[in-house]
Amino acid sequence: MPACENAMSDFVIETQGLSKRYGGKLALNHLDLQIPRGRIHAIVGANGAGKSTLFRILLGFLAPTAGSSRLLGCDSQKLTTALRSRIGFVNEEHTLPGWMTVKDVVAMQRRHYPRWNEDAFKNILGNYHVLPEQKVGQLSRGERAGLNLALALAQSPELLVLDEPTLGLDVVAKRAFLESLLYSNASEECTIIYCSHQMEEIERVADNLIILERGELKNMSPPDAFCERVRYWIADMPFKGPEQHLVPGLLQVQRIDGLFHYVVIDQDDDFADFLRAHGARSVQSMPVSLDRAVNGFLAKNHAAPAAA
Ligand SMILES: Nc1ncnc2c1ncn2[C@@H]1O[C@H](COP(=O)(O)OP(=O)(O)OP(=O)(O)O)[C@@H](O)[C@H]1O
Repeated sequence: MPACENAMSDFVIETQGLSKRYGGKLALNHLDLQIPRGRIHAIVGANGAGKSTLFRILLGFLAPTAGSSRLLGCDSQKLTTALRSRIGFVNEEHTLPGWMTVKDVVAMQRRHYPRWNEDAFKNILGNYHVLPEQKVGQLSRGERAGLNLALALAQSPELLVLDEPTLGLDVVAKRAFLESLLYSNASEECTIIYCSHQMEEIERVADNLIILERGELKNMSPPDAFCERVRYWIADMPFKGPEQHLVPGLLQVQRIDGLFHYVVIDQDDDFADFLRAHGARSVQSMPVSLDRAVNGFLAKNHAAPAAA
């Protein structure tokens, strides 16, 4: 099959039965993932869920054990330099040559990328007090993050991958980064993949929430729709609550001041009847934040060993 038979694919990322085994460890398990063009897609997962492995395979740096993957319609194992130049990448390390001045880095990038957009660059960098003659190594972490975002967006990428871009930034720098991204209209011009463990960021920026768990796809929906699947229940039960394995959809349970606090997924109002049947004198239910919903979901299997 030609490497780019489907270069105008509706999907920026497409995997079919993608698996990666490292010795006895299965990092990706028959992953079928289709990410449509446009908007901001968050990818979340606990440590070791397989996110880095997925990106290494997608970018052609690692071969899968089984299955296939395509990036911007092209076979990941056959990506050309021209295709890679259509992808922007910002990660937590903000790896730019520290000894170069900002203006020299910008000149280098301007020469390298034929679709360089000076306005996009200035729009983002204008949010930061960065001087052209400053050395990159002298910039603060937040300024370096802003410069990296400006450089990535100025190359007019079709796909922009942001991998924990705000890790290590303080609250002010984080907010500046997110606002630069949101006000840039980047999500109208390219597809953004946002990998982060910070749910408040995802809640703010993401249109689509993709959850990976042990190399498998567990959710693909708007963040609000995922929140609606999860509910918080408080039950006043004078005796021992039901055995945990009997509680339907259980993500988390805690006993605080004699009250049972449950976080459950995919349960309707019948859950109240279940609690009453186990002796609850009163029950109360409330919605949860994205942070609680996702972290409850990811923590559910945390202690169990990974399947090989
Ligand atoms: N080179 C390797 N050799 C052996 N095992 C590996 C290798 N790289 C990754 N793994 C294992 O594969 C699994 C997935 O790792 P991966 O780095 O893809 O996860 P991740 O979701 O990116 O994690 P994190 O959020 O911690 O960066 C982990 O269990 C990890 O230990």
